[in-house]
Amino acid sequence: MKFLILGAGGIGCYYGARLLAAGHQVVLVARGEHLYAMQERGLSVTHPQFSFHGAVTALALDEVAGRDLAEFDLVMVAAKASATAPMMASLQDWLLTAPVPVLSIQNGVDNEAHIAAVVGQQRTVGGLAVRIGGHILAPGVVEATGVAQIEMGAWPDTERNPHLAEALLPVVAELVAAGIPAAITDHIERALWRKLVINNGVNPLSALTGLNTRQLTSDPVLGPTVYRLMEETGRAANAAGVAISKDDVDAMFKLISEFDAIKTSMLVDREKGRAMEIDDICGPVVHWCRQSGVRAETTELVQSLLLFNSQAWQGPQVS
Ligand SMILES: NC(=O)C1=CN([C@@H]2O[C@H](COP(=O)(O)OP(=O)(O)OC[C@H]3O[C@@H](n4cnc5c(N)ncnc54)[C@H](OP(=O)(O)O)[C@@H]3O)[C@@H](O)[C@H]2O)C=CC1
Ligand SMILES: CC(C)(CO)C(=O)C(=O)O
Repeated sequence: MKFLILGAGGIGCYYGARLLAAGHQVVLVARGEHLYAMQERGLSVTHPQFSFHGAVTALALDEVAGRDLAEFDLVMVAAKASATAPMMASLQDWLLTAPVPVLSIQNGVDNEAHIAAVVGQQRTVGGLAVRIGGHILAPGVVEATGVAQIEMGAWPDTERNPHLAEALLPVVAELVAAGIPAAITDHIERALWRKLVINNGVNPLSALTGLNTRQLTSDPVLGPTVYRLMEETGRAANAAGVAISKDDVDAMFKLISEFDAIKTSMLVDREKGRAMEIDDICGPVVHWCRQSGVRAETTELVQSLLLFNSQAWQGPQVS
C-alpha cells in the first residue's frame, strides 16, 4: 500500500518506519531541519522492539501537490492538532482530486471536523495513537516506546458512515501485519474523548511540573488532581453529547497509571520551547463544562497556570 503522512514527527515517523519496514511505500511530510536531515541522511527510529535506519521519501508540504493523490491508499495526519486546519486548507484543492480516506492519529477531539470540512465526512477517518510515546531526539532521529496501537473508525461513527468503515478493513489488516496493533471502532468520537480524558489528566500537569505520567499518577497530591481533571473531561464529553461514564474515567486513570513512565508530548513541546496543545486538550473541556453550567475548575486552573507559566516572566515591573 502507499501512505502519505502529513506532519511526520515523533509519532508519524514511528508509524511510517513500521510501514516502510513492512514493504509499503511511505511519503513523509515535514519541514525545517528535520525534513532536511531525512532528505540528506535518511530516518532513524529506535524502539525497544524495533529499529529502522534508512533512506526515506520526505517532502515539504508545498511539494505534496506535485504527487498523484490517487496513488495513495491513505493520508495520515500526524502533526500537532493546531496544524490540522492550516494543513487541510493549504492542500484543499489537491485533496479533492481523488477520493482517498484521510485519517487523523492526533490528540484532541476537533481534528476530524477540520478534515471533514475539506474532504467531506465520507472520507474522514477518526483515529488516535494509543500507548505510544514518540519524540524527535534530533533532526531525522526519533525514539519511541509503548505497544503503539492505532484505533480508528469512520467519522463520526460507523452507523453514519458505513461505506468508509468497510473500506478501512484492508488498511487495518496491513497495519497489523506491519507490527502496528490497529483496530476499528464503531464509535471513534467516543474513543477520542476517552483519550482526551487521559490527555487532559496528564499532559498539562506534566508540562507544568516536568514530571512523567507515572510520577504524576503516583503522587499523593497530584494523583488525585489527575483524576479530577479526568472527571471534568468526562463531564465535558457528556455535555458534548458523548457518553463517558465513571467507569471510563476509572479505566483511563488505571491505564495511564500502569503504562510506561512517559514524558508527555506537551512536556516535550514545553522543553523545546514549542507551542503546546493547550487549546486542543484543555479547550474542549473548559468549553463544554461552561456550556453545561458547571465549570471545569481544576482544568481552568491548570490551563491558566500553564499559560502564565509558559510566558517569559520578566519580574515585577518597577516604574
Ligand atoms: N508524541 C507522543 O508521544 C504522542 C503524541 N500524540 C499526538 O500525536 C500528534 C503528533 O505529536 P508528535 O508526533 O509528538 O508531534 P511532532 O511535533 O513531533 O510532529 C509533528 C511534525 O509535523 C511538522 N509540521 C507541522 N506543521 C507542518 C507543516 N505545515 N508542514 C510540514 N511539517 C509540519 C512539525 O514540524 P515543527 O517541529 O517544525 O513544528 C513536526 O515535525 C499530536 O496531536 C500529539 O498530541 C499522541 C500520542 C503520543
Ligand atoms: C499521555 C500520552 C503519552 C499517552 O499516549 C500522550 O498521548 C501524549 O504524550 O500526548
